[in-house]
Formats: sequence, C-alpha cells, structure tokens
Amino acid sequence: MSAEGEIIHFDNVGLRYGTDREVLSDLTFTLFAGRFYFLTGASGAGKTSLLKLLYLAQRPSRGAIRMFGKDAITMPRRHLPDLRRRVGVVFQDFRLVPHLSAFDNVALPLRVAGHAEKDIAGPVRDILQWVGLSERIDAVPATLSGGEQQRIAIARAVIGRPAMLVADEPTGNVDPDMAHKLMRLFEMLNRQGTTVVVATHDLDLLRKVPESLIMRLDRGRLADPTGALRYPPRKIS
Ligand SMILES: Nc1ncnc2c1ncn2[C@@H]1O[C@H](COP(=O)(O)OP(=O)(O)OP(=O)(O)O)[C@@H](O)[C@H]1O
Repeated sequence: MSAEGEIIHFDNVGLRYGTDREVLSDLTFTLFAGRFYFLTGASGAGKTSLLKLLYLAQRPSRGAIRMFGKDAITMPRRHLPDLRRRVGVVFQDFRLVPHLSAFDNVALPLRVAGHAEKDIAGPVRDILQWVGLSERIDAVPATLSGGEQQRIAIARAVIGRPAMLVADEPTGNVDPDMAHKLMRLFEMLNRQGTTVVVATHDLDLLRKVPESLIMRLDRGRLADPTGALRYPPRKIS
C-alpha cells in the first residue's frame, strides 16, 4: 500500500554498474505529489544515476521501488511504458532530434502515444508559446541557442502532462538570467500540480525556489537519513 500523496518510495535501494562498487547505497526516501525537490551533491555523487532510477531507465541492484502505488521492480516489463509515460524527462544534453523542427520535437511524445494529428497542433503551439518560443516553431535544434534548445526539451518533457518532471542540470548550459527564467517555468508547472525533481550542483539555484525540498547525495548516500530537508533554514554545505 502506498501512503497518501506519495509518488515514489525507495526502500533500501542500491545501484552498481556491472561488478563495480555501488554508486548508490541504502537509499530510503519518499517523494510526495506536488512538491518541488532539488537533488544536489558533488560531481560523481550519483545524481544522474538516481534520476535514471526515477524515470525507470535503470533498475536498482537491490532494494524496492514503489512508483504511483505499483512495485516498479517486480511488475511485468510490458507495464513499464505506462509508468514511464507519467514521468517527463529533461536530459542534461537535451537529446532533441536534430533533423526535426521545434514543433516536431515537442509533438513527438504525443505522436508516439498515438494522438490524432488534429489534437496535436493546438497543444504544441500553446506550450511553445508558454516557453517563449512561438517565433522559432520551424527551427531545427542546430539553429537554436542552448537556452532555446533547453526550453524545447522542457516543452517536450511536459507536453504529455506528466505527474512528475525530472530535470538533470537544466541550467548547466545557460546564463544566470536564463537559469532564472527556467526556474520560473518549473515553478509554474509545480504550481499546476506537477511534482518536480531538479538535479543540480549549483547551490544558488536552490535559493531561487524557497519552497523547495533538498535531497543531498554524498558519494551515493543521502546525506541526511530523513531524505528531504527544508531549505531554508538548513544550510547546505
Ligand atoms: N553507465 C555507467 N557505467 C559505469 N559507471 C557509471 C555509469 N554511469 C555513472 N557511473 C559512475 O557512477 C558514479 C555516479 O555518477 P553520476 O553520473 O550518477 O553522478 P552525478 O552526481 O550525476 O555527476 P555529475 O554531476 O558529474 O553529472 C560515478 O562514479 C560514475 O563514474
């Protein structure tokens, strides 16, 4: 049984790649619906690895993961796409399709999910307007700036109205002004009810979302066993 408002629960999860040492160990925490989480930690602490577990691109080596009330480890593989569709992902390197326009990149998840073309154009135009890119609707990624590509990636991640948005260093390639704007976009989404998880090693970013909860990884372990800490008042070292 999942607790009320719970989206994901990790119970004593560990991850190793191949036969190497564990890169994530003893992770026990719960993420709740509608919250805004930052995942911090030094380079190599395991942030990307933990995000991969959250969007089910990676299976843990041990432990249990409950997602949207379902056991994500033991469930038949054919059911995984249903769970994955409920999570939008913004990758560190965007992963836009190079030969597709901004419009077609954002439309992709709807087309893959089998939506009719007549139901696609409206939402795609709306979301491109929301991220401030109406004017670049026909542009291919190579002709867009890093910040513009990042916003296309965000639009694509949220077009299917996921319950949870996961973003890996979303401000890594943009200037402070754009970083601020991207955080405002994430906050707007969060206010509409989407649970947001942003991995970053930029501690200044944390201060931009005062309501956020902080999870800090230290060499693959949560730095505080309670998992999510409120910030402020707790200072992150
Ligand atoms: N596919 C892989 N195979 C083997 N080891 C990996 C793989 N991916 C990550 N690792 C290792 O796992 C550890 C955690 O890496 P991860 O990318 O999760 O950290 P991170 O906190 O996201 O780092 P960064 O901030 O530099 O992106 C590192 O020691 C890394 O070398």
